[in-house]
Amino acid sequence: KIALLHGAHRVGKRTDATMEKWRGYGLGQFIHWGLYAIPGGAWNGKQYNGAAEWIRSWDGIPKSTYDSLNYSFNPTAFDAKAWAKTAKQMGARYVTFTTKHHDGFCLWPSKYTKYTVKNSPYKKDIVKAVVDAYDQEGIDVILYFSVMDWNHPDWRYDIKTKEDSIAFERFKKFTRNQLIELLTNYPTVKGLWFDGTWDKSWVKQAAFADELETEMRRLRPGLIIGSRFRADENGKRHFDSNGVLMGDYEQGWERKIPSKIEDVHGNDWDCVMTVPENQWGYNAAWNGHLKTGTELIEMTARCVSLGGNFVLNFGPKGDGAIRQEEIKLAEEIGDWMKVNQEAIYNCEYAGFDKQDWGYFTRKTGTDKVYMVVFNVPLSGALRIKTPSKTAIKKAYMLADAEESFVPEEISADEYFLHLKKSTNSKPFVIVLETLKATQDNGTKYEKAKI
Ligand SMILES: COc1ccc([C@@H]2N[C@@H](C)[C@@H](O)[C@H]2O)cc1
Repeated sequence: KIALLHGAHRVGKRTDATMEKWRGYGLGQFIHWGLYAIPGGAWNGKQYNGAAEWIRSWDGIPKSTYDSLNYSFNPTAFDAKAWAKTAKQMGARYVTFTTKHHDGFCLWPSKYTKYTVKNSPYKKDIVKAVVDAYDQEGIDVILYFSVMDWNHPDWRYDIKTKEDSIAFERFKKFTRNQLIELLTNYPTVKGLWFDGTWDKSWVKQAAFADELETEMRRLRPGLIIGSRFRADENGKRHFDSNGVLMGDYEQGWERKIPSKIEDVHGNDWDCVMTVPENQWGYNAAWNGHLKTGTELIEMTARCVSLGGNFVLNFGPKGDGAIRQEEIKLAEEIGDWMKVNQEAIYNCEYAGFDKQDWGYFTRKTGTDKVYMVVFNVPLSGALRIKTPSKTAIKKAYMLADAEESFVPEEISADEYFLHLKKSTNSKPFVIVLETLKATQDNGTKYEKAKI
């Protein structure tokens, strides 16, 4: 083990109630909204294909013209209550909202910079409107914050000169001020989702970031902070020099999902996902593959089956309205969740071998296991391999408990559930009530008599 002052301060998962609630969310919403939604991926009539929230950094975009977009920010269709209703009916249990993205424009009236919504035609505090609206819907709020700030004169990509270091000291103070301000203005938020923390300038701030994280946790006991906030004194990010996760959950799963339980190293994690291949902020011309509702439902089940949460991104338009494609996806996912949410909420890795037909989830703290089925085999037989000393007491459709199954034992701890010639066009869930052998008195494990 390497002696570290600013590595991980805890090994393994948090066990407090706030984190246990986070662990059980299952499905979340990400919202990327800011000045970049005004151009929506286009500039002077030319549509670009990069991620639209990065448009300021693209060649040919006059940065000062982009920066003055705050004078035309007036989202007349913005309605945080409508956003929160959409999220509620989709079944999202938390939302991660961009307070400030890399362009530095603050959607709250920060006292520490002029570059905020206060100095726009809109004027009002958007972060407050979002926090209040989602609180009212019972959806927990996590605030996204980009440390990298292209607008701030003291931001540096690296610290090379004395001048850099003097400027960056000012920037560190500014960053701390804004984070304390956010936690003070919006005391109900449950966590912070950091981004823009890969540049050398910030990676060199192990002690400062560690102390700031400690200060934020002291200000807001229970605050949830992911692994992307800080680096250890050797510049290691996410996992410290001893390979231990820093922060409360792994934030590395951006537009990708673990494929097996070993990939998550026993940590909490969430996957944040875009509908197109790579667009977070509004891009008017979505192109390439747009994920369908069924694909997104499968990603949700896959994340929960591996002990994580799935967070789907929405990129509202410059006027504040959510685009129709996203509304439709939210409705499709919501319709499925209304019937099947029991297999997603407060569920975790079930410990069953993965099968081709779909995913196992387990209701946390119980012996109730769910089979979330996406691929019905031509044989109509769903294979189950139970963990050792586990028997199946009952098996039935979640949507209709009358429709039950008698598992056919095909070998030791291996069964088939035979589906009726079903015309399922949507993913469905089968409930397995299981039984762990309570004691093995040295003889061969007696299959639980059912
Ligand atoms: C260097 O590559 C990236 C890719 C995406 C990001 C940002 N993280 C996502 C959550 C979005 O905010 C995207 O702009 C930052 C750097």
